[in-house]
Amino acid sequence: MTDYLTLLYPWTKALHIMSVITWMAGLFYLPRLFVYHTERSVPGDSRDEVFQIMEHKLLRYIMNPSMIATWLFGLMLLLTPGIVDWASVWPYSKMAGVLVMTWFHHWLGLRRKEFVRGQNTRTGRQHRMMNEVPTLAMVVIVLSVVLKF
Ligand code: HEM
Repeated sequence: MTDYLTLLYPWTKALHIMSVITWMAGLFYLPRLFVYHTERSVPGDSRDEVFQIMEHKLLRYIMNPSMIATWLFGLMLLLTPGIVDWASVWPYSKMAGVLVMTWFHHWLGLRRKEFVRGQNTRTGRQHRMMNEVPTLAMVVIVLSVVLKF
């Protein structure tokens, strides 16, 4: 099994990076949609309907599958012999960043359901501020995995 993982390593890493890119695109874009959804529509109008379709499709068909793929290929890399040195700090800081990102994904899912019920309570500014969460997590993750401190 570990022999296969070693053989597949470059492919696993390539697929990991591809799925990270598509997941992150959604994590950056969905909060922006929430900003305009809040500021440019009222519950029940035609724009509310369009924003709901865009948010649903982005989450369901792009973000959910790419989050699952990122985790799957990431765990395969983790299990590949000789890749992770558990005596270093970087695997733990990377995991902390990944957990924040995964939490944020689920937080966005809950906010989407509030829009569906017409019960969004947050302002556009609050959605803009939450938009910084994936940026901060990305900085921690990329520094961890590239500098390997
Ligand atoms: C979801 C859980 C994740 C796990 C279990 C995981 C695990 C790993 C592991 C073990 C490696 C191999 C490091 C190496 O080859 O030396 C790796 C590479 C990488 N990961 Fe992740 N990762 C996850 C999510 C993410 C996320 C969310 C990002 C970006 C925001 C990311 C970005 C990268 C990058 C850019 C590399 C390539 C680094 C290099 O080879 O220089 N990963 N990941």
